[in-house]
Amino acid sequence: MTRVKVCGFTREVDLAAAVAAGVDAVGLIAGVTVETPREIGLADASRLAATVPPLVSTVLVTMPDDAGEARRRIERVRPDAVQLHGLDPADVAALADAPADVIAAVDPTDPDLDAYAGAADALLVDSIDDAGGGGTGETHDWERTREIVTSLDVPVILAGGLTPENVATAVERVDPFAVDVASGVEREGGVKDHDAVGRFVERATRARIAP
Ligand SMILES: O=C(O)c1ccccc1NCC(=O)[C@H](O)[C@H](O)COP(=O)(O)O
Repeated sequence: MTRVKVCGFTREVDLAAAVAAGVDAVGLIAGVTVETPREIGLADASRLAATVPPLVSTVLVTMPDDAGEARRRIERVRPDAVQLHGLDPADVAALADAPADVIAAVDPTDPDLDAYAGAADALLVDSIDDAGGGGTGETHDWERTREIVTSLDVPVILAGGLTPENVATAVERVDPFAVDVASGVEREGGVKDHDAVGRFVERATRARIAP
């Protein structure tokens, strides 16, 4: 079954609703160099992460300058995984012994995909904007992402422009390890629509993959 990560929580009530809806992972965005209504401080990320029950993974989404800064942020928030935007493959590899799984956020056209796949525990293939951030609400070429899923030996998380309306088709076409959504389940920036989160989880996990 396809796993589901919902990203960009700013409020405990939304986090609890997503857990009740059955998400596998929740993303907390802190320390990014782009403007986004989903950013919170590291202290709030740590506080919110502590409210998440066992068996649901917490993911710190961050844009550090280097591996050292990433490590300090991991130690501060103590997430189960860190999702890195903007670090090169060497810095990602330098975090192999960090006390968190490492997810590298990449654009499907990135020329260094092989190096990222060798350095990270998982790839988040996203519609990355010019500044290196996510949360664009834009889909990308799913055929290309399907090729990445079949050619690389690493779990691939599909992100970018997913919604309750298109997630089943995305899962059927790409067959990713997991799907990820931020803006597609919001009623306003940084505030989740609980019904939309529930529909997203239901449709992502019920989608049929062709044998
Ligand atoms: O969501 C953001 O605003 C964001 C900003 C900077 C770095 C990462 C960000 N999001 C990371 C995610 O994992 C999002 O869920 C992913 O980019 C998909 O976003 P969306 O297209 O809005 O579903």
